[in-house]
Amino acid sequence: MTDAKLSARNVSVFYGATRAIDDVSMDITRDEVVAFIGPSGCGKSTFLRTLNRMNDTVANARVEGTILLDGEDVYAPAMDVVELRARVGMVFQKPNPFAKSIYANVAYGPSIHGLARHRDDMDRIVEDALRRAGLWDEVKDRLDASGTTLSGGQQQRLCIARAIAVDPEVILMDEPCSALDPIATARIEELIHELRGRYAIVIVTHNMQQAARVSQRTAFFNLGRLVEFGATSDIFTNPVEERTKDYITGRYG
Ligand SMILES: Nc1ncnc2c1ncn2[C@@H]1O[C@H](COP(=O)(O)OP(=O)(O)OP(=O)(O)O)[C@@H](O)[C@H]1O
Repeated sequence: MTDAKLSARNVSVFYGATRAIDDVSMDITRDEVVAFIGPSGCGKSTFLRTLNRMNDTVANARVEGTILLDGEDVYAPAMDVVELRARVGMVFQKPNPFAKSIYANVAYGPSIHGLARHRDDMDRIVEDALRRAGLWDEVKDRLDASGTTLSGGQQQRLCIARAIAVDPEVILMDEPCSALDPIATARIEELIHELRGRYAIVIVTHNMQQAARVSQRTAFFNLGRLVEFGATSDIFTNPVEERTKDYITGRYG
C-alpha cells in the first residue's frame, strides 16, 4: 500500500446522470505494468482518464472519490493540471503527433516545462527520449521532417518519446496498438518491457494476449465495476470470479 504511485479510492465517474465507473479502488505501484481489460463500454478508458484528469475536458463528466499520486490529491484545487499531465503522461489509441518536426514534437513538453536552458540541453533531452522510445536510429537523420511523415508504428513511438521527454512518473496507454500492424505492435510491446521499472505503466487493451505478454497485474472491469485485480498469470489461468473466467475464455464480451 505504502509504495503506491497512484491510488484510487472509491472512485465513481458520471457522464450526466449515467454512472460509467462505480466505486473503484486500486493501487498501482511504481515498478509495474498494469493492464485494464473488459468488454467494450465497461469503463476502462473512463477510469484511465480519471488518473490524469483527462475527463476535465469532457463537459458533462464528474468524478467522485479520491485519486492520489504519491499521496497527493490529483483533484485538489491547488493541483496544477499541466504539471499533472507531465507527471502522468498519456499515449492514445491513434498516434497523434503534432504537425511539426520530429524534433519539435519531442521538444515541446520540455520547452513548456522549462527543462532545457540551452539548445544543447534540448538536443540531449530529445535524443535521450527518442533513444528510450526505440526510435532514434530510424529518425536521427531526419529530425526536421514532419512527425506525420512517419509510419503509424513510428508515430506511436514518437508519441511515447513525447511523453517520456518530460520525465513522467506514470504513462497511461489507451489501446496504443489498436491502429498498428503486428510488427509495429510487437515493437511497442518490446518497448513497454524496456520502460518497465522506470515508469509505472497502465495499458488498456482489448487484446488479451497482449495483456498477458506485457503486464504483471491485470484489472478486469465489467459494467463500470472492478471485478477482479490480480497477478496477470492468475487472472488468465486461475481467475477467482466467474465473470472473469467467462470473459477470458471468450464466453462473453
Ligand atoms: N463523453 C461521454 N459522454 C457520455 N457517455 C460517455 C462518454 N464517454 C464514454 N461514455 C460512456 O461511458 C461508458 C464507458 O465508456 P468507456 O469508453 O470508458 O469504456 P471502455 O471500456 O473504454 O470501452 P471500449 O473498450 O469500447 O473503448 C460507456 O457506456 C460509454 O458510452
